[in-house]
Amino acid sequence: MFVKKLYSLIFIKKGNTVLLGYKTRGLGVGLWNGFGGKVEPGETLLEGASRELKEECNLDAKLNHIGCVTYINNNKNHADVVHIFKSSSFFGEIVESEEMAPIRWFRVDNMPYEKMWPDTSKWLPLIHNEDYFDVTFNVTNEDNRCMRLTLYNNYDEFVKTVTL
Ligand SMILES: Nc1[nH]c(=O)nc2c1ncn2[C@H]1C[C@H](O)[C@@H](COP(=O)(O)OP(=O)(O)OP(=O)(O)O)O1
Repeated sequence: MFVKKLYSLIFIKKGNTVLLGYKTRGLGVGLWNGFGGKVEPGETLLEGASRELKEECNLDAKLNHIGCVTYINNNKNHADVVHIFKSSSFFGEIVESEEMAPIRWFRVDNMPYEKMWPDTSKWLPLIHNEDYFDVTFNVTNEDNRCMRLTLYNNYDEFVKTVTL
């Protein structure tokens, strides 16, 4: 059986900066990333994303679902599916959490790609466009090969495809 594990990943934008946290534990420990985590049973993607954002940096935000990054591992019959959200409309005070500290604004032209997941630089720039994106990596042989990148200019088409 092929198992899919769903995650959310949220990027908060302000002017020409993006908010990132330094992951202190678990998957991606020691790397900078947006906020997010596993979507829990009974939660929608948006509910999961909003919950993780609040838990990890204390912000509430109007989130836009703009991308989907899939990591396929054929050896394990497994795929991690990471749904990407962005927002420029957020509320509250940023508070570091046990899982994300420190939290910092990074300039768009100075993202810490060398201290992020190796695949991130291939798709993160797309969050600054108006298109929606669907990227698939084959991680079966640990080489993170990008198999496919599809851009959509229509939200309904994008969301239908990535939530199948
Ligand atoms: N290759 C990759 N590139 C990337 O940029 N982000 C990735 C990634 N693989 C996973 N992620 C993201 C998805 C998600 O936001 C985060 C991992 O989430 P976690 O495992 O920390 O989930 P939880 O916060 O639910 O964990 P716990 O609370 O520790 O159970 O890392």
